[in-house]
Amino acid sequence: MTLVHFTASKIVAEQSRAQQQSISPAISLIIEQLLKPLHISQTLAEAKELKDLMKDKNIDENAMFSMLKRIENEFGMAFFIASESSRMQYNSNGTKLALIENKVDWYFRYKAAPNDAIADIGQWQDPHFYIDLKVYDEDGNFLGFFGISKSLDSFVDIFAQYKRVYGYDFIFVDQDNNIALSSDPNLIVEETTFKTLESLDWYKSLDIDKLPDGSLNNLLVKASGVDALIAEVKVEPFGWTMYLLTPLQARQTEISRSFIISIVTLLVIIFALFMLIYHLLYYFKQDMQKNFQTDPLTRLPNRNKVELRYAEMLDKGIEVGLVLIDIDHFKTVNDTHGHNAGDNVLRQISHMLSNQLREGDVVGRWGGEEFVLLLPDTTPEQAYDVAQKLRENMSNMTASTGSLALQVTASFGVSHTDTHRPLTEVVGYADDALYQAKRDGRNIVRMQLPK
Ligand SMILES: Nc1nc2c(ncn2[C@@H]2O[C@H](COP(=O)(O)OP(=O)(O)OP(=O)(O)O)[C@@H](O)[C@H]2O)c(=O)[nH]1
Repeated sequence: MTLVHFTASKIVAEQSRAQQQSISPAISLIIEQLLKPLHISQTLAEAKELKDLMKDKNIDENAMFSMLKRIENEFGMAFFIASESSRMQYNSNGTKLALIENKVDWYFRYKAAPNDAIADIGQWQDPHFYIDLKVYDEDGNFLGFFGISKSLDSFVDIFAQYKRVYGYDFIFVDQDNNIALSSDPNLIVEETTFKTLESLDWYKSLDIDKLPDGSLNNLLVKASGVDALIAEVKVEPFGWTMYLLTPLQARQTEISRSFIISIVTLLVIIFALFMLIYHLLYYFKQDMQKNFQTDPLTRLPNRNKVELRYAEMLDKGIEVGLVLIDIDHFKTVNDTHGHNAGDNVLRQISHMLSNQLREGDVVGRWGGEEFVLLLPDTTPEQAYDVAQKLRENMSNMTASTGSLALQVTASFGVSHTDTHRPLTEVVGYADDALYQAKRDGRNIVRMQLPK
């Protein structure tokens, strides 16, 4: 469940990110290429210097040109003034054009239009995007137009760059659905004829009447043979609309990639968790097993472990010498010096026994003050000798506890097996021998072999 939820949230987040990613650069493009020039020209159109020049009955053309040149240099855009008084258009590149009725259509059409700001495509030999702003004097008398012009070619270049980087197409249409600007050079105005939104195949394929609010936002269309998602953005100041067509494949690939990354990440996390739990359990089990098979006081193998080791030796088919060791009068040690002193003695004897034996021999705590030795590949005689040597060592050692140095001895019972006998049987013979050693006076080795 968590996995599904995590993956689904990731996809939704990724989809929103992709949507955002395609819209954000388009918004910056509108701001940078259309709204910024509009705001600059609107501010300049209110300048007193401009109004004074345009108000003059005898237009000072030199002053006009020098002002236009100056602002062109300052803002990096081409400006123009269309003067009502001289019926002449002055361009910042130093050219001028007579505004003659029936010849220069736009001037008279827009002068009669009710709105004060118009975005337009014109000059058919070399199409330009224009922002035309009406200029009035303080008394509201019409003085002409001021505005900017941008070559459509420059837009095509900028759109091509956006398309290269983000992979989508732009189409800007005016109120009449005439395509004013587009990233597709084939859709840009030719001669004086605009292409319209209605002439585009993908638009024709839509059932416009059935759209809830007439908006094309989030519709899927097939444009130039590719599935594309439409985003619709209104460019209010011009009454234009921008359509952004994002090829779906690129987004699908991006979403699929993110999906795969999520799944792989999850699998890695699950695998890592599994490994962690597995290792923890393994070490826990090892530790438990070790504790389970170790005598806590002496850290020697306990009876369970000794039984396992005995079974291993028998499986190898080897003869085994077995020695039971019982400390003599240990009760007296406890009774005289205390239980802790007794524990210390047990630990030191364990230590001595472990140090004396060969690698492969086993020394274990059989119980109480009793120890057991398993001596693999050892004849009865050899086992007897080992027991004698240990008995001597023990009687010579002093076990220290606190400030005391205690002398202890032990009795030894030796046995042996060269066949598959149960441990209890072999221990039984050794126990009998040990009992004999105790009876014979202690600090003695006795041996009893299976019949
Ligand atoms: N301190 C200590 N004493 C233990 C431990 N296990 C057993 N003992 C003691 O070892 C003593 C064994 O006493 P007995 O079985 O009477 O034998 P013994 O005194 O050694 O006499 P013999 O074996 O006959 O020489 C008892 O007092 C037990 O309490 C232990 O882990 N620590």
